[in-house]
Amino acid sequence: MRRAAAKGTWSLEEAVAYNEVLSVKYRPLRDDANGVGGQTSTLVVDRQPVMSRFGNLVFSSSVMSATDNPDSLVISDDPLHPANLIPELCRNFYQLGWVTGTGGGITIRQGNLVYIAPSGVQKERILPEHIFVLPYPQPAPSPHTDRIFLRRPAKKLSESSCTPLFWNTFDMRDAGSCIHTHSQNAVMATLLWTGPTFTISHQMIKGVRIGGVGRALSYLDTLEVPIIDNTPFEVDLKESMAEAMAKYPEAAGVLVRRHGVYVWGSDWEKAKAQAECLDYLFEIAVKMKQAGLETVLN
Ligand SMILES: CSCCC(=O)C(=O)COP(=O)(O)O
Ligand SMILES: [Zn+2]
Repeated sequence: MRRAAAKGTWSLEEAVAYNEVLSVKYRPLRDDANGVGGQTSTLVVDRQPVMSRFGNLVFSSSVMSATDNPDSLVISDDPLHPANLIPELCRNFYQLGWVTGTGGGITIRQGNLVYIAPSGVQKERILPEHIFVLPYPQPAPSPHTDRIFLRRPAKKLSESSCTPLFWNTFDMRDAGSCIHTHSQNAVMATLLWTGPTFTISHQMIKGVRIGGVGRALSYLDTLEVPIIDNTPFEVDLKESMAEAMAKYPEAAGVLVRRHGVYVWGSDWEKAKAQAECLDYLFEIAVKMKQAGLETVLN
């Protein structure tokens, strides 16, 4: 099967072969005002149901009409539209010190659409037009697989390198949102908890949900967050993160040693609330440990 040269760009033939798509149109994105772009492209699904061998991938008519103009997937007056929310939330996270230096961010999945920010950009300056939109489900993105996009920015940008890790939370927890931070509280917790998990009890853990998407924990529960080892490249964390999620099904997040944390929820509000609760707990636990206090009571 022939692969198109650009990453994530599919020839019509291979898109049909790979997805067993009934009918597709293959359309280059229009150039942006600066003449950048045009080298990327969007797979446009025709107005027919699309069967995927990875499950029943059936696009609604609204999605299909949106793909007539892919930019309409990210342009909305609604402040709660994911393409507006992601830039706003990234600005807030930047103020918290969670996404400084271009790393970290948030993804939002609504139904069969996944919204993802670009990689390696100043996250506090993202605009809606910079947002990528991918169909869900699709084969879990990894460093070794191409991705299918419904909409790519005209500007030459790459989707977040956290995409394969975000996908873990969609596939394994049915998450509607995942947040990745480089919070110093999370990093300090991974340095002071040298074993496979971070633990704390009898604290304000009621905002944290079992598995990130289940019932809320109680004051008497012990919160346990697995810690995986860092790798030089974000994408290479995909397998160890998935293993930790399988081993600790009740965990609402995964810490990455000397790096940060991934936290998810059934929607962006719950993911954000849990990221805030966990960050609070990492911070106070670090202070307790430094003061010689136990963080888990029997
Ligand atoms: C300076 S960040 C290094 C890579 C990283 O940890 C990260 O979170 C990258 O995220 P991005 O969305 O910018 O690919
Ligand atoms: Zn990171």
